[in-house]
Amino acid sequence: MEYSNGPVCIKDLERIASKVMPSGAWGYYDSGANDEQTKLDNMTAFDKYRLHPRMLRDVSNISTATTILGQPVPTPLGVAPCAMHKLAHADGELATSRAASQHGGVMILSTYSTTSLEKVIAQGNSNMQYWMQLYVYKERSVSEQIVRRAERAGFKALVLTVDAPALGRRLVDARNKFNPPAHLHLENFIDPEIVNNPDGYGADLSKSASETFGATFGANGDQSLSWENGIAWLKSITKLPIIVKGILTAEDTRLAIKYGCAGVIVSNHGGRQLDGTLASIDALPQVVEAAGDKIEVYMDGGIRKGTDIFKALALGARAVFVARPVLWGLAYNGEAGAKHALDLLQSELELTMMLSGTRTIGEIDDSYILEPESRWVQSSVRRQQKKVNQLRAKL
Ligand SMILES: Cc1cc2nc3c(=O)[nH]c(=O)nc-3n(C[C@H](O)[C@H](O)[C@H](O)COP(=O)(O)O)c2cc1C
Ligand SMILES: CCCCC(=O)C(=O)O
Repeated sequence: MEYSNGPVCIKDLERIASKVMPSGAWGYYDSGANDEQTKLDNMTAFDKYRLHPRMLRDVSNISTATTILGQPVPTPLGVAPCAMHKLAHADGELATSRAASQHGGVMILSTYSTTSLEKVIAQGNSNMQYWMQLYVYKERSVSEQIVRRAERAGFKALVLTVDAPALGRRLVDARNKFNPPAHLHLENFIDPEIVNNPDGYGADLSKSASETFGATFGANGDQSLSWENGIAWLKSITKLPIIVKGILTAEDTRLAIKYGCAGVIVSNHGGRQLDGTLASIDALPQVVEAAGDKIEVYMDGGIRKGTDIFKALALGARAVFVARPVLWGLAYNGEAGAKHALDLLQSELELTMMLSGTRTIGEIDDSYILEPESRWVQSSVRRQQKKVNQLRAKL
């Protein structure tokens, strides 16, 4: 467990990124949909869950090793798929991939990456699993070719994002009239052999036909997607495990099992899609319960500290993913900055394990957490609220 020099927590990285990034790009990374209730909830919801640590255990050896999809990985902390890392730093996804490789674990690559999937996975090593994130397009052959390329390149799973039949309404982007800079390319679409109209998918963003990036996204996506015509179709064209990203209910978890998915990611897309959903950490328990031991459950959304990771694991997540913290790290200092973000979270997880008397990931269960209903937590939340009110009254 080591803390390197530099910003001392993810919040520091956020502050730095907000200062060094151009306002349009910063707005795009930061924004949630509408009132940003869900974006904010994703973070604050963790506070309701209090830890229930055990003492006097031998914590001289802490291991975060675990397995994901049956493969050993050194950590349950992974990188969530995010579009356009080159908005943060010229080295983009190559830098993120190199940073993640020094950690090991899972990196999910967005279809909307500004570096081709082949180049990104080439930075990996045996400690890494790469998963390819997909959207399904009206022109199914485009999605199918991305699947084929991901298979050939060695991606271990497909992550189908199901919470974005259209892009959420992000007011900051609307006010900024945000469009990515014209010199960026969505490189996964550059190969004209696989796409009839690559620029219509953002291969060359300077030639993007639509007025805004969001409109391009909406125009290509298959809004008629369903479990039957989406998951069953994907299963018919590939043997890679399929993970659905964007699940928030027990009902959809049962359908994911029924349709043969290997896992679900509990996620509300960082609060960027439907505003007003449950925070990811609050939706997690019902999904874990419905999943039983039939499929793996992962989560993303609002993780900013090692204790957040610990709480998600205690509530039954097999792994967690972070998006904005890695982007902020990239904006701060490219590969070293992205690594710094992951280092901070990894070190904080190890410290949390040590201070709570857990030595392995397998030991972390719900006996280490007090649920919000617990009277101990409620009284403590009430006391805090009283303090906040007193402070407010003095202002
Ligand atoms: C700038 C940005 C771009 C994103 N792009 C994608 C994407 O291309 N595909 C996807 O499935 N999710 C995308 N997401 C959602 C993330 O994968 C993830 O669900 C969410 O941001 C996690 O919350 P966090 O940012 O609080 O860690 C994006 C998120 C951000 C912030
Ligand atoms: C427009 C590309 C979609 C990226 C995305 O999923 C997001 O911005 O949240």
